[in-house]
Amino acid sequence: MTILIEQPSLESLVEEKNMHTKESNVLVLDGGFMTPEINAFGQSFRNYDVESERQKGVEEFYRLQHINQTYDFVKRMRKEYEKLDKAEMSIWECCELLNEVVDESDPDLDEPQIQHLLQSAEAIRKDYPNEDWLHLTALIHDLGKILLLPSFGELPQWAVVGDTFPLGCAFDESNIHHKYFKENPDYNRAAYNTKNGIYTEGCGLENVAMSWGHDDYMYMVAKKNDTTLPSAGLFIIRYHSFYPLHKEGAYTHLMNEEDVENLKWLKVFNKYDLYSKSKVLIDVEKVKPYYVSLIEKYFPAKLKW
Ligand SMILES: O[C@H]1[C@H](O)[C@@H](O)[C@H](O)[C@@H](O)[C@H]1O
Ligand SMILES: [Fe+2]
Ligand SMILES: [Fe+2]
Repeated sequence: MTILIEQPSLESLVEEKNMHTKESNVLVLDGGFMTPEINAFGQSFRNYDVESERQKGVEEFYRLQHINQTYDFVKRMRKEYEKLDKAEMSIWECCELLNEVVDESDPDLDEPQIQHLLQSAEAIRKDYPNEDWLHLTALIHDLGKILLLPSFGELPQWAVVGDTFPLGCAFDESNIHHKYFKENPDYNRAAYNTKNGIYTEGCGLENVAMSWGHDDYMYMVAKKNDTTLPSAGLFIIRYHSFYPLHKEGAYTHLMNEEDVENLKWLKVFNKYDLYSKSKVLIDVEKVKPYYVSLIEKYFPAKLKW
């Protein structure tokens, strides 16, 4: 599938920047979505360097994540969760479960996760009214965070949330808090610490072992339960936390042609994922019928998790 997306020119971006007004503190980008400049805590988005209590927790999160995510760990997790033997439930039931989940890696959000799902889905729905698969993708992209709950293994935060990165090759400098990788056992393994490591140029991301977490798990669940979502939707779910790639342009040498196509949609999606995080809450009951109809279109009634 070839997807053509209009990329805004540099001029138009500069022009849009000028549309910023002090009073509203928002920028207008794309089909009308207002991109705020500051998050609910009064900071710029994804600012990992500010001095605050919350930020200390986030940094400690990344210390643990960078030390503990190894190639062997990822392989073990994939094997365990491939079994899909933890539960049977519908997508909507899972959305409701997410209400109990707190993400310690996120400097921009402290609302219940179901709000984040609906905020991003509603925002993208406004700008892309005809791409219903994209609305549903947004709704489900973070469902994998149920890995934090007791019935799904109660994994530690570092094995569920946060940005993701490949294992089996060198850790790129653009990973946030990169310094903590020095204590990762893979850091000094000769086979893993070159640019390509165990991979070959252009091998395709599907052949790369990503750090284990909610992205890869939800991808696995969707795929193995025979979703009819297009490949771009599955790609978004699987790589939305891969900021080193979609924001910093690192690791692009591992992509194949299909990845390059799909990355265009991931970049569209990312804006809504990141900047829709706000204190303005969505009325769950009001939007539920629409999303339930999408779930019926793209998923079986019950899924194995
Ligand atoms: O803290 C956030 C959060 O965990 C998101 O769900 C994930 O997708 C991001 O990449 C991460 O940085
Ligand atoms: Fe996520
Ligand atoms: Fe998200």
